[in-house]
Amino acid sequence: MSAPAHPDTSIKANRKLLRALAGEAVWPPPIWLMRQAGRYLPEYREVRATAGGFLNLCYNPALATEVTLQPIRRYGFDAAILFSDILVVPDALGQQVRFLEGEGPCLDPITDDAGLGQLNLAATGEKFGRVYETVARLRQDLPAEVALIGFCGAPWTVATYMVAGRGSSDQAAARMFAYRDREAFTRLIDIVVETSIEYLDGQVKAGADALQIFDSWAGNLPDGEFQAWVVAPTVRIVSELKRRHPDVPIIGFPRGAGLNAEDYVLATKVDGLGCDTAMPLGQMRALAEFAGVTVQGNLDPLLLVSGGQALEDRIAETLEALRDVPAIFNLGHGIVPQTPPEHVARLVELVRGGT
Ligand SMILES: Cc1c2[nH]c(c1CCC(=O)O)Cc1[nH]c(c(CCC(=O)O)c1C)Cc1[nH]c(c(CCC(=O)O)c1C)Cc1[nH]c(c(C)c1CCC(=O)O)C2
Repeated sequence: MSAPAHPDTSIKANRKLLRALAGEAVWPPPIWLMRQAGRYLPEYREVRATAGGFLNLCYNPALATEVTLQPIRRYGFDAAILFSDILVVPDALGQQVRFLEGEGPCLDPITDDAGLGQLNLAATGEKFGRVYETVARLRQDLPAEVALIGFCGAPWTVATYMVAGRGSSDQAAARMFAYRDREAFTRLIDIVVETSIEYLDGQVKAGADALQIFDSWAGNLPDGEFQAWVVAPTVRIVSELKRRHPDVPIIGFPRGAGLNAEDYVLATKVDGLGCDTAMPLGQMRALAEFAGVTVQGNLDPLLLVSGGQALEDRIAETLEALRDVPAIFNLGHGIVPQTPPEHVARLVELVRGGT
């Protein structure tokens, strides 16, 4: 007698985001939004005002858990993303990060070997430990069907902040460093690669069931530099995480990669590709069909601010383009503070309607 067929009753099988990342064309597609916890929500601003600084919020497990859950309660997204920041990595390494009101992040720039000497992987435990505690609390508090995404910045993007010292689009400083002193810049990237591997490993052990690597400044690099600083370090992170945790899917977000996006997918073997606003929908579909990657994106965050018929039309057009391929509905970049919360509610309603 043959064994009865077992329906897949594992808890994870109910998480639509994980099914999509495993290659299933889930319909309607799962939805979450980059920066879904943030200043556009009044309940976030309230908690943020009591936290005493943005990084204090990131390092406070009770408050970070609360703000991660806020958009889940309000909209019922298919995934929660850990509330933290990509600059926790340099901060934990000892390059102190400050967030100045209205100005964004500020770091003492690392421009040479001496600056590199101050970074200390052994010192990251205390700060990373607080993030892991947030992850563990979240997995306890989240509804079973909601996936929990852990994340880090990609080495190139994190390095651009470490070298420029600020959060503008100034990746020129890192590019110059890389051209002038390739050896020292390689050491910087190596440090961030090693640290990111341990950091993501810790998040998975604490309960994250998918990971995203944010490479916000991957655009504008000449192809050799894209290969050296975006692709190669990401390959190292993805392959080591896959060795340690073969079942945890990884989404790469090489913003602005343009014509390099396909190479990025094939070389890094990410399960999901975060697509920016400039990626044509036809190209997203082609990547899902022919490169075997789950595509995620790519609604313009400013369209979510303006709303109205243009928003509704674009949502319909996006759904049409993603029908029958493995996809995750998201924005092409983070939600902006001016976004009316009711526009997000409408977006979720339309996507869940699947038309
Ligand atoms: C480049 C980058 C950073 N941080 C991040 C990136 C990559 C994605 C991207 O390109 O947007 C990633 C990030 N930052 C934040 C998250 C939390 C999870 C989420 O809801 O997506 C994530 C995943 C919270 C945050 N990180 C930050 C805020 C706003 C800070 C506040 O509340 O005052 C939030 C909610 C601050 C931050 N952090 C960073 C900048 C440039 C800024 C200032 C810009 C701004 O003020 O919006 C660095």
